[in-house]
Amino acid sequence: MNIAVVGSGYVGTTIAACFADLGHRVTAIDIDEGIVERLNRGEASIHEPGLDDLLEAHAGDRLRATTDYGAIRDCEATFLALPTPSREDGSIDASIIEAGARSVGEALAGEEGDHLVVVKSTVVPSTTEGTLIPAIEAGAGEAVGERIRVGMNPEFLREGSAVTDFLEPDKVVLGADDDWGRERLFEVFAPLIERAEPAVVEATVREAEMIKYANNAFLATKISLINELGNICKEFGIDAYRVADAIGLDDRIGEQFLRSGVGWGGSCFPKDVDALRAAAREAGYEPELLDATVAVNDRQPERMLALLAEHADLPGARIAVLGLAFKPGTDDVRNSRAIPAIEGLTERGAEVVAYDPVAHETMREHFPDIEYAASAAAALSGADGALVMTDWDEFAALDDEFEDMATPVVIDGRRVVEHREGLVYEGLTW
Ligand SMILES: NC(=O)c1ccc[n+]([C@@H]2O[C@H](COP(=O)([O-])OP(=O)(O)OC[C@H]3O[C@@H](n4cnc5c(N)ncnc54)[C@H](O)[C@@H]3O)[C@@H](O)[C@H]2O)c1
Ligand SMILES: O=c1ccn([C@@H]2O[C@H](COP(=O)(O)OP(=O)(O)O[C@H]3O[C@H](CO)[C@@H](O)[C@H](O)[C@H]3O)[C@@H](O)[C@H]2O)c(=O)[nH]1
Repeated sequence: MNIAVVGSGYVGTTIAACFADLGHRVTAIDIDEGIVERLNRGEASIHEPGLDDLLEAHAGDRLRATTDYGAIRDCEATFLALPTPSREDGSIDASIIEAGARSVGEALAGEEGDHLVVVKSTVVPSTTEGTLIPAIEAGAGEAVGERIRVGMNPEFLREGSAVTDFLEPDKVVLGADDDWGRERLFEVFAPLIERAEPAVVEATVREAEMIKYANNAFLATKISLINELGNICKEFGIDAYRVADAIGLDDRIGEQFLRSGVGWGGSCFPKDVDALRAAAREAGYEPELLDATVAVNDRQPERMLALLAEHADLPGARIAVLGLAFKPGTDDVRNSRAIPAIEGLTERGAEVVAYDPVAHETMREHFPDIEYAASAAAALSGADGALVMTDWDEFAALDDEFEDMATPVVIDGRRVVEHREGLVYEGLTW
């Protein structure tokens, strides 16, 4: 099939490259000329394992990029993979995807062939119906439902494993409100369904929108729950990881996403939980459990600082912050738990020396004035204490480096450092 993908960020680039790999002819559309030029040279603007190989294989052949929405006219389906950020109050800001939907409509105006527009972005229930369909209609000058149809296909990929998550998914959710739309979505996903045999969920558009939020809200709440249980374990001198291993054996609970510690960050969980809470409130429902999910998450960095303060006099102390990315394998620091931790340290008058294998440049935008060390060893050298914020493998290999600390105190927010002789070691939940 000929498919257009609008937006060439994390999701758009990944799905465009993967659709090409599945045998479709793909046109990637972005307003950023630099991104488009790089894609046409076979280079990604994001770092994801496996993506470069796919681009090298397909760019200039089955995958082309352009800034021209007119390319949609040669396609049978268009995926909208545009940002849906949070407003100040946490609610979803749909203005970018609304503008994109209108541009798609304009590109299809006056055409004769039929076309499926698929919402790939994460949007709160009823956004497709209430905002995006009217935007397409305004652009196209005709009603959706005859020649132009709309579907919703939420994305569950994770940063750092985006390509394999997309090509080997647990499930594919195909949201459509009519048979024609559903059939065309099946056509797009047929090669993937054949190759990876995921569960296929047929849903309405609204259900599909909600499934994405339910998925993320459930996972974020699962982590907050294990963090709350972990905080209680700590009070009783119990190792929360041993408890998590035991409860994870119950199939109804499952072993994944039970790593307790300093909590969840990133570009999705915080934004999506906030958007769902705001949408629920607007609809007249008080989402108390989701409020608590966020409150527990917000408290964890503070708990680390309180533990550190039990062992170090923070004003004037030199504190190493190991790990800045919101999780290992990425330089993304959006909503990283390291941000409130660094803020808390500087508020208390501590001097921060930070280290991350890849995220210095991205964190410099938040904290231009703190010191960035060239290695974990350099950060630890002379430090009065250390906070471990990201579970990078290289932190597990640290050993003699702790001996160069002025005071060997480590507060581990990710259970990555091994407790050893001579080290004052505190795990957040163990
Ligand atoms: N990042 C993830 O891991 C992930 C996973 C699942 C779902 N999502 C959802 O997918 C959506 C996209 O997220 P993302 O992380 O890929 O965003 P992103 O910010 O990485 O990329 C968005 C791209 O859209 C382009 N763009 C902006 N306005 C445009 C316009 N009018 N026309 C064409 N291009 C335009 C930007 O230049 C950018 O390249 C969001 O709703 C997000 O919540 C993200
Ligand atoms: O047991 C765990 C698992 C994760 N985390 C933290 O949770 C956050 C999110 O991690 P992860 O889910 O691996 O990363 P994302 O790339 O943000 O992916 C999430 O958000 C995406 C965007 O919506 C979804 O598509 C994915 O399915 C969903 O996992 C990170 O800060 C992790 O450190 C924990 O604290 N404990």
